[in-house]
Amino acid sequence: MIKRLYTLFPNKSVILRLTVLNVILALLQGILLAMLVPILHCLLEPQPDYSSITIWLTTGGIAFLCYLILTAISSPVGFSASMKLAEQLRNDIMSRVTQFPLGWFTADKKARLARNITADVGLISQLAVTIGAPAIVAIIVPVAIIIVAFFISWKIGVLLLVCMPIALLVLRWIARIAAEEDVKLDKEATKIAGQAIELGQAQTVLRAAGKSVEGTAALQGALERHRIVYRKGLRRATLPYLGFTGTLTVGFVAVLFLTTYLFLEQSFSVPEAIVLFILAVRFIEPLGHFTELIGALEAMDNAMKRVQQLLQTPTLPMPERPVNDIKSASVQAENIAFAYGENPVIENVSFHCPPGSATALIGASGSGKTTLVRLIARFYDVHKGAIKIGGTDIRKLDYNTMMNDIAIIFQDVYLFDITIKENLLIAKPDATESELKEAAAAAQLTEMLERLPDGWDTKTGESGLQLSGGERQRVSIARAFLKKARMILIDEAASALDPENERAISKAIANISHDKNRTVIIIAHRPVTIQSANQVIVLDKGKVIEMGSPQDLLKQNGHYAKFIQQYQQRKEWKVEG
Ligand SMILES: Nc1ncnc2c1ncn2[C@@H]1O[C@H](COP(=O)(O)OP(=O)(O)OP(=O)(O)O)[C@@H](O)[C@H]1O
Repeated sequence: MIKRLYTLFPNKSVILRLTVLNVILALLQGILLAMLVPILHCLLEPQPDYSSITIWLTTGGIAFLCYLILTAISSPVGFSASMKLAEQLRNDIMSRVTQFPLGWFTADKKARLARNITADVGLISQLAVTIGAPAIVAIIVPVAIIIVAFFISWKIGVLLLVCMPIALLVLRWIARIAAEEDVKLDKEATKIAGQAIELGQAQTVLRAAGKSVEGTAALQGALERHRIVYRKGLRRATLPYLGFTGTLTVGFVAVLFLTTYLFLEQSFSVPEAIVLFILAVRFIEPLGHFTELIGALEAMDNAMKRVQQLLQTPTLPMPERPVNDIKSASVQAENIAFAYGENPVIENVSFHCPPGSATALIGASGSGKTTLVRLIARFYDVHKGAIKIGGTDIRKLDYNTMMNDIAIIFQDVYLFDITIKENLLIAKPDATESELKEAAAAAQLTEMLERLPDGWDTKTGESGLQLSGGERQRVSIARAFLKKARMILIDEAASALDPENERAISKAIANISHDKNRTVIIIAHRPVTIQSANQVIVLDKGKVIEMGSPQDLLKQNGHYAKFIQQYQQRKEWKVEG
C-alpha cells in the first residue's frame, strides 16, 4: 500500500517528509514513556535524589516540547501534503485522459472517470494524511514499547513480542474482509450514481408517460442493494473484530498477571512495575485504534488501485517523429479491419476519396458506417491495414495536426453552455466578425440568429438544449466551415426533422460537400445527399458490397438502386396517405 502511494504520489519529497515526521513523533512517545522509569525510580527512593530527577525532568520536558512542536507542525504539513496530492493526482489524470483514444469515453467510463477524479482522489489525499499518520503511530508506538519493556524485563518484552504478530495476523484477516467489502460497496455506489444520472436524464420521458414515481424504482433498487451489501459486510466482519479484541484483551491480562507475578517474586522494583502497567495500557491503545483505521486504509488502497488503473490505461500510440505536413486532403483505406473486443465490425474494407470529393456511406443499421468514420478520425486504431490521409498512415501523423484538418459533424451535437458566438469560436478563437458571418451563412444559421432576441449572444443552455436538434447541427456545421478543415466527416440526421430544419441542413451540407477545397465523407440517409455525392460506398456487415458513382450504381441495379427505389416508394406512399 505504501509502495502504491509512493508510486502514485508525484511529489515524493512531501510524502517522505510527512512519514519521517510521524515516525519521529511515534519514537518520541516511546522515549517519553521510557523516561518514566528513571523518574519514578528517583521519586520512589526512600531518600529521593532530586538532582537526578531534575536532569530526567529537563530531558523529558525538552522531549515533550519537541513532541508538541512537531505535532503542531505535522497538521499544516499534512494539510498541505493532502492538497498537493489531490491537485497533482487530478492534473496527472487530466493530462493522461486527454491522450486516451476517443472511443474510450463510453457512458460507463465517463461515470468511472468522474468518481476517480472526485471521490477517489479526495479519499486518497485525505486519508493519506488523516489515516496514514495515525497508522504509522499505531505500528511504531507498540514496537517502541516492546523495546522499552525489554530493557525493564525481557520476560514481559517476549510476552508483548508474542502478542504483536498474533494481533497483526488477526488484523490482516480484518483487512482482507474490509478490502473485499469495500470493492463490493464501491461497485454498488457507482451503480447508484449511474441510476441517479439516468433518473435526471429520463425525467422528460418519465413525466410524459406519467411514470414519475415508477421511474425511481431502479434507483431505489440500487440503494437497497447497497444497503444489503453493507449489512452483509458488517456481519462478515463481526467475528474477526471479536477475535482481534479478544487477542488484545488476553494479551493485556497476561501482561498484568506476569508483571504482578514477577513483582511479587521481586524481579523488579515498584517504579518498574508501575511503568510496565502503563506500557501495557499504551501497548494495546494504538493497536486497538487500528481496527478503526484498517477499513479506511483498505478503502484508500482500493481507491489508489482504481486511480492507478486509470493512469495505466493505454493512450493512443503516438509516433516518435510525427509527420506534421498533410500533403493533400485525400482519404484512403487499405484493406482495414476492426473489432470491438471479439466482435468484428469492419473487414477488408478499401476505398479512396480524392481531395475535394464527396463520398456517401450507406448501409443497413449496424453495418459499420459510424465505426468507419470513427476509424478515419482515429477514435480507435485499425487492427489490420491502414488509413491514410494525404498518403500518410494516420498513425504516423501528428495527432493535433490531423485533428486540426478534420471537422466532425455528428447527430448528437455537444454545445457548451456559453453563447452561440463563443461556441463557434471554439473552432477558431481568432475568427473575425466577417468569418463568423460567412460561416453562419454557409451553415444556414443567419435566419435563426436574426430571429433570436440575443442573436449571436444567445446562451445555448446545458448541452445546447435550448436549441432544437436541427439548429444544433447547423451550429456544428458552422464550426466546421470556420475551422477551415479540409476533411469533413458528417453523420447526417436520420430522424425526421421539421421541413424548415431539413431544408436548412440539406442546404448547409450541400454547401460543404460542393466546396472543392474539402473532402467530405458523409453517413447519408437522404437520397438528395447520396445522389449529389461523387461516390457511394454501400456497407453490409462491415464489408463493402458496392462502390461507385451514384449514376453507375443505379445502372447496376443492385443494393444502391434498391435503396433509392424503396425511398421513392415510401415517399409516394406518404404522399398518397
Ligand atoms: N462502442 C461499441 N462497443 C461495442 N460494439 C459497438 C460499439 N459501437 C458499435 N458497436 C457495434 O458495431 C456494429 C456496427 O455499429 P455502427 O454504429 O458502426 O453501425 P452503423 O452502420 O453506423 O449503425 P446505425 O446506422 O444504426 O448508426 C454494431 O453491431 C454495433 O452494435
